[in-house]
Amino acid sequence: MLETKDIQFSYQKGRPVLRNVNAQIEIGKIVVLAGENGSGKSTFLKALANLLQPQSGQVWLNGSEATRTSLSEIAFMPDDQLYHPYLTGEQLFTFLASQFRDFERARAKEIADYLRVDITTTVSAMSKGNISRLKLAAVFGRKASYYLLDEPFSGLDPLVREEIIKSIIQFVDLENATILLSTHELDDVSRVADELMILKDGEITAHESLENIRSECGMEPKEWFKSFYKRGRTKDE
Ligand SMILES: Nc1ncnc2c1ncn2[C@@H]1O[C@H](COP(=O)(O)OP(=O)(O)OP(=O)(O)O)[C@@H](O)[C@H]1O
Repeated sequence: MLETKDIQFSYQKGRPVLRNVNAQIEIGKIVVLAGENGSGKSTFLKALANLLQPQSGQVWLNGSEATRTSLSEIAFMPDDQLYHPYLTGEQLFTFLASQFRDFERARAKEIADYLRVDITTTVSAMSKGNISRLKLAAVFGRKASYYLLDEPFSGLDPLVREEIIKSIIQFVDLENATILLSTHELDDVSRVADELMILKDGEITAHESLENIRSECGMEPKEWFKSFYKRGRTKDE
């Protein structure tokens, strides 16, 4: 289980982005993190991946406070383009193999091949969509317990999103791993996801299984997500 306990985080001179984030993410799930632009999804994922240090609160992994070593079980895919543009996909995989013990080049190559990315090309010569595919091959090249993906489908043609999600899942041992991904494309992921988590006003306002959203709330995930914003607006008025 990956947990956050009362996490608070502000960027320098900014107002708090994460005010009091309590989240519990179980192993063996596909969890979607949703929230309006600027609600703090990237910030939250970075806090989970130990890429930024909350001012207070902690990240817990498997029942104890996370350490640098335990956090190596987490593979993070950022939404921005962090790769050196003049590396080829193959060179990128070699670099990642030198950085992460759990990175398997053969696995990354297989995923890239499956996603039809030519890894002999430099990143600078790739289309946005191919860079997104390469990033997926890079993150799933690791054998991690938690994959945190920040807007993994940006740059991908809506027509191929669902196909890509489905093909990626085949490479993950979902008995022993979890995918937590942020997206605005709730329709694309709602057919494969298990749970939906909403980040609003610096807190996890709701976290529910898609099964319950559909059966107990009688709503489609997108509709359920929107209902939290309507409620907020009514309250503020
Ligand atoms: N490096 C930074 N320095 C200062 N403020 C930042 C920084 N990164 C993000 N912010 C601010 O923190 C808030 C949350 O940003 P964040 O990127 O986490 O939101 P998000 O939900 O991922 O947004 P989006 O859906 O637009 O990608 C925003 O107000 C943003 O302007």
